[in-house]
Amino acid sequence: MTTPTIAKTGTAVLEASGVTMRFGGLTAVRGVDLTVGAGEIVGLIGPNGAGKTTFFNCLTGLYVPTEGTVSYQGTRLSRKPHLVTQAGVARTFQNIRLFANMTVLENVLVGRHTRTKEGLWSALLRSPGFKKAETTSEERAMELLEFTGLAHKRDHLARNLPYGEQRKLEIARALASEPGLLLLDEPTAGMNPQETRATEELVFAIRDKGIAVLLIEHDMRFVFNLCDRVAVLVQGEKLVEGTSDVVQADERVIAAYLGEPFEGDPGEAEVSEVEAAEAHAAQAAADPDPASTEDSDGTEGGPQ
Ligand SMILES: Nc1ncnc2c1ncn2[C@@H]1O[C@H](COP(=O)(O)OP(=O)(O)OP(=O)(O)O)[C@@H](O)[C@H]1O
Repeated sequence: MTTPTIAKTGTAVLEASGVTMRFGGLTAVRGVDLTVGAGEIVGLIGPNGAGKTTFFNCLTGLYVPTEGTVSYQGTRLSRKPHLVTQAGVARTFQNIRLFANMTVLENVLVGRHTRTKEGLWSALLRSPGFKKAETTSEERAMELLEFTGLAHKRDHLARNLPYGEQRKLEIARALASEPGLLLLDEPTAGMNPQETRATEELVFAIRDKGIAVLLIEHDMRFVFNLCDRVAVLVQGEKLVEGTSDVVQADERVIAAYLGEPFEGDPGEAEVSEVEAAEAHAAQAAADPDPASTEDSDGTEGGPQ
């Protein structure tokens, strides 16, 4: 197995060690070690059912791993999701989880709640402290909407946004908790090629703000363009980890996942992007309520 490296500063933000998750007789994740360094964008790829989302759930307290430890900035993470968020780890979901009947701004304000100290009584009495906190939160939320290009939609209901903007809003809401590490679960699923490119820029901009990023993605062009390091999960185990160049050339990855060597050739890119856009359009048409708050964790297609 390739030795993990921390590309940017050498400081570990996230350290997962020996993470195993069993569901009855099924071992979905087996002994996975993964480190994300400060300033890094790390990709997690692998076939459908490889255990990627289960691993994310183990990192964020949705699942308690059967074995293993997860630390953020040197401290063991809680097993309660809201405490994980409070510690500085935010995430988005494979199947968008917005408050469909709330406005864009309100969705981001909800994401601020782990950073506001004012309690229920303060809110009910509308104390000076509460009003100040409310103004600060709204200013911060608007900054994030500017950052993600959604400021002009602040008063729209989340459910009325196009699919790509719903994904951006999920990112804005995650950023509202002021994380040091952002986990993105298939951030480009359902996006057209232009939206995918814009998301790539957005992820770079997030990293430039000093937030480390760990992402699950099936779009190989996106992953290999963006990531400093990529880990490949197959049947719950980490098969390979390394730079994009190392991973895309690895025979085991080609055999187990890519099927054929990844081609960065722009001519082929046009074809695959058109195909991807058609597939995404079909997927969006099949989903009448993309702002659903349920997490069915349906699966995406193979690598694009
Ligand atoms: N709550 C659960 N109970 C039982 N089995 C589960 C549960 N969650 C996931 N699994 C199983 O664990 C395995 C890994 O699933 P997971 O969703 O983590 O894969 P994935 O790599 O994220 O797949 P995809 O790319 O399709 O999203 C699958 O066999 C799945 O059916």
